[in-house]
Amino acid sequence: MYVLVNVAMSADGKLSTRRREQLGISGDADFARVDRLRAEADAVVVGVGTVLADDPSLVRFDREHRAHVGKSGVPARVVADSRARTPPDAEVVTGDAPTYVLTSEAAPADRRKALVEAGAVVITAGEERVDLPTALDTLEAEADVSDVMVEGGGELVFSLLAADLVDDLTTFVGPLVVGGRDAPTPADGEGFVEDFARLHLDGAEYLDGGVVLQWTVEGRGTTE
Ligand SMILES: NC(=O)C1=CN([C@@H]2O[C@H](COP(=O)(O)OP(=O)(O)OC[C@H]3O[C@@H](n4cnc5c(N)ncnc54)[C@H](O)[C@@H]3O)[C@@H](O)[C@H]2O)C=CC1
Ligand SMILES: Nc1nc(O)c(N)c(N[C@@H]2O[C@H](COP(=O)(O)O)[C@@H](O)[C@H]2O)n1
Repeated sequence: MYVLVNVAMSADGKLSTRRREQLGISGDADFARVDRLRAEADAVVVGVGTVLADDPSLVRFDREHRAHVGKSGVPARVVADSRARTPPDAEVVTGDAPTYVLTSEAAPADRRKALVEAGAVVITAGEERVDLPTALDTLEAEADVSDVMVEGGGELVFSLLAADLVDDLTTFVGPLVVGGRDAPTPADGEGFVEDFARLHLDGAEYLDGGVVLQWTVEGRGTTE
């Protein structure tokens, strides 16, 4: 499974406000770039924290670019949601694109059932939390999803980095300061104290008054 993470953050490294309200950090050119990334992916992935905060539909993508890269159909939507908290009427469940909800054994059966009735495919992996390596393997084997673009949020991205599952990371750094010690950042979770995820900078580009940084994730290690 190829995993690309793309996030937009403020100049001080925040994904949204301390109230976890969605924030327009990208401008038109960066959203167009995101639409091209979505077009190249088999699926767009978010955590349920993002679903509950933003209620995204994840259906927009650059159709012309998708044809250009030789992909057919539409990108699927995937939600990492250990306890099946995704509301069955969430935008990410409705609409024409397929939706996969990755849950754990801890997800109540009635909530899983409600999601299936709403049209989602539920994949269960892990006991208390979604076991991401297993869930992604199942997605690849059962849904033919082998190339995903993860849009956040910080809890999910940290877990993916901790499990060494991320191949590439793209960050748009926008021209604003959000502040707040509790505002989400691109990698929240518990944080590393050693074996940090190591990156290699492949490119940088001015866009929308900010900058896009393209990183390859080299993996976790304790180089000085
Ligand atoms: N600026 C940007 O590019 C983006 C900003 N955001 C912002 O991020 C915030 C939401 O981010 P978070 O609260 O961090 O939530 P999140 O979107 O990372 O979801 C976290 C949830 O995912 C579920 N999950 C299942 N398995 C997991 C695992 N193995 N590891 C981690 N999580 C797992 C858990 O239920 C957990 O509570 C919102 O404020 C949203 O607006 C979200 C996406 C992009
Ligand atoms: N790339 C980017 N720039 C921003 O400024 C953002 N706030 C986000 N947020 C992400 O985009 C999702 C919205 O998806 P839809 O447009 O509803 O399909 C949102 O949920 C975040 O994942 N991204």
